[in-house]
Amino acid sequence: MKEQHADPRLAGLNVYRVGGAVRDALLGWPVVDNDWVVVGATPDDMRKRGFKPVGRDFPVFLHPESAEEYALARTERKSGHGYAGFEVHASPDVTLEEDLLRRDLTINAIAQSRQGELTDPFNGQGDIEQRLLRHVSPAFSEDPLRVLRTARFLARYCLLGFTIARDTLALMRQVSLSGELEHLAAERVWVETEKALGEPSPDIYFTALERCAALAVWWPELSGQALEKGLAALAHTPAGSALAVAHWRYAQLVSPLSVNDREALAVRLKLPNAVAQLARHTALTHGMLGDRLDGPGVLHWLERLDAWRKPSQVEEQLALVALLAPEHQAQLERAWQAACKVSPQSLIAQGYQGAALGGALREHRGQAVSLAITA
Ligand SMILES: Nc1ccn([C@@H]2O[C@H](COP(=O)(O)OP(=O)(O)OP(=O)(O)O)[C@@H](O)[C@H]2O)c(=O)n1
Repeated sequence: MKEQHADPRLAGLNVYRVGGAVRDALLGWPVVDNDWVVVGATPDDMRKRGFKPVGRDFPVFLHPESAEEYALARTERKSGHGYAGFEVHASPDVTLEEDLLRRDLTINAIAQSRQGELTDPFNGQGDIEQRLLRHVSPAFSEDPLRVLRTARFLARYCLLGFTIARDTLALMRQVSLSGELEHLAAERVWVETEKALGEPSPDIYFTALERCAALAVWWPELSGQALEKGLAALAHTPAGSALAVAHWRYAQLVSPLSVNDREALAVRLKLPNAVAQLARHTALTHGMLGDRLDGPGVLHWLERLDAWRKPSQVEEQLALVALLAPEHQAQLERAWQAACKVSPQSLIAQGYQGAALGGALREHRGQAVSLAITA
């Protein structure tokens, strides 16, 4: 990590790089963004230096040029349930060590001065060497999201040999059984899960949550055989951006569930529409491929995909077919092309209109699909 160029805004300011950037640099993992903690300053000092305040709940500022986050050192104490239930104390007398003490995992509680010197009061470096995700203090349980974060970090780093420390897993279990996880906002649970689904070992997120009894709180539908099949399905996802892959993985994960269970999950997690829709379509594709391929089945699949109004939804599922059943890919592509050639205009020219036109379109498309499937 290089020292920043002499930046007049930082002159005389006691600043440390913290959290994920320090951890990932020590691990040799790509560093995405830097977070900084500022010790001994007031919000007014920061504003005078041109930093932009962004935190509603905490004193956090953005550097006007790099847009990196600079947070004033703070302590936190739980005072109620959920996200808002925190008493935050930020003042120039909060030390770096006190700020590190409020953090979740020892590997996330290492600070680095701009000269490169590390402050590591909880031996995060030792835990990096030992490949351990270990909580800093009992305050871990004050934010139940940390149960999900820890499972997510395991999904990211387990290929490097990381495990969750025994005491930390016990603490995660205690948080799950206490009922505190239920106070999390669905949106935060989804954001964490979406990130986990983009990690190298997304299945490990869910198995870690199962081991600490958290899965039953937010994902009760994922249990027994459904979970086993869903986790196995995670491995087969079309390529795309990290976000697209995460969404495909979600769709695959819930593909073995019943319609009711899949929809119950979508409602509980307040899933974005596009993700819930992809999950529905993916389940339809599994259903279609599970049966013997025939004209009526394929026509039904196309209709349920709203193929004529939203052809991209068919293209999307054809990418999945290419992975799940490459032997049927060409056949289904042909059926789809053939159905697209049936034009309402030619039927109108033949005198069809209204409901009769709808019926004739369906019949002609059915014939075209059947022909292509049996060809
Ligand atoms: N619930 C939380 C969220 C964050 N942190 C602390 O805030 C830092 C920054 O959090 P964030 O940016 O959310 O995550 P990163 O650790 O940087 O990880 P990622 O690579 O996923 O961004 C963490 O390292 C950790 O020290 C915490 O203790 N508890």
